[in-house]
Amino acid sequence: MASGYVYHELYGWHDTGTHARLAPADSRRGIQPYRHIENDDAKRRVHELVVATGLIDRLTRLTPRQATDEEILLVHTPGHLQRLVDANDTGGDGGDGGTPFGRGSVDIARLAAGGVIRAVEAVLDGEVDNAYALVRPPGHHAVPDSGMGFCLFGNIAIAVQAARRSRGVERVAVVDIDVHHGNGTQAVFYEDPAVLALSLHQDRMFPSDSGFLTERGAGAGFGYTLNLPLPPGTGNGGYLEAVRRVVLPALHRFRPDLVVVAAGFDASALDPLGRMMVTPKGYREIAKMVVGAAEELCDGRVVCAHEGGYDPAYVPFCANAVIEVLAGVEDPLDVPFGFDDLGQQELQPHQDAAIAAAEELLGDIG
Ligand SMILES: O=C(CCC1CCCC1)NO
Ligand SMILES: [Zn+2]
Repeated sequence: MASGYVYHELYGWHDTGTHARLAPADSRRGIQPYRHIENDDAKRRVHELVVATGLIDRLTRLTPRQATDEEILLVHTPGHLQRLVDANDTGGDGGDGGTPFGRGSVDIARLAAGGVIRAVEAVLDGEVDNAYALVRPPGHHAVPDSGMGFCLFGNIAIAVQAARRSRGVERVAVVDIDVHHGNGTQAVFYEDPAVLALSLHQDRMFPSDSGFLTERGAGAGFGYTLNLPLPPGTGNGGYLEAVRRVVLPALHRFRPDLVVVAAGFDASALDPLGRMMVTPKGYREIAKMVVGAAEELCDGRVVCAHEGGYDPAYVPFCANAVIEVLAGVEDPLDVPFGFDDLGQQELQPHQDAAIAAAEELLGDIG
């Protein structure tokens, strides 16, 4: 099993400064400046754990490149790209007032999108069987004409469109397990039956006005967007049931040539921006199920692109668990604090109902 791994030190240099949205510093109102929650800590520490445990030696290092203007314009409007390029020397905001970036961050955002492109192309070319792209800034909220939710470019959407053009890949399934709705990916492929956009997320967390069951795609793409909003407090039991009863059947019906996972870890039990309870063991089981389906359907071609996840102590163990599954590690790292015994980790009736509602929608995937 050859597993690709994308990481670059520059991902840690994307400067998000102090928080522009959750805690706008204002000494007159007693609001101290606080570091932007989407900072390098959690993601850099994922890499450091992968290196320190020796897992890195079982991975094939893939060097990212910057996404070109042409590749970015497969998803984004010229106006969005130009606005970011113009602000690259000064720093600015991605477009929603809550996505600050520093000098040179647009180059790093190109490297993030390019890192996912590199991972996808390596998998499609058979250079590796699967891959993990530990990129930053994240991408799944970025829409064609704007950055959003800490995302500057739609990393996964750009990589999918670039691969369809360069490698002729036909059917791609995107499975978004970030706790927030993958609205950007959904927007890009909403009318496209060749891309199945699945998103499991906390109901009305962010964006609070998207990610509903009723958002199912449009035109030829109807049925190929499938949202599963889950109630706050959903833990391993609810997530594993959602994957088993919705994600896996959807993949088997869709029969993708490639599976891309929007690997956000803010559904974890310790995340400051989510209210879920998934643990490293839960993420390991999710990864096993998705990788298992990919092995049955598309020779195991899976690419994980890192998205959100903010607790710097816990995210490394969550992401490491997924990377271990990709690499076929038989003796996984024993996590010192798992929270697997939290009350109501098992499936709850109201979570079961949410899953059942999404199950009803599988019939339109054909
Ligand atoms: O992790 C994220 C970022 C969510 C935040 C964006 C603004 C408030 C919540 N998206 O997946
Ligand atoms: Zn998120």
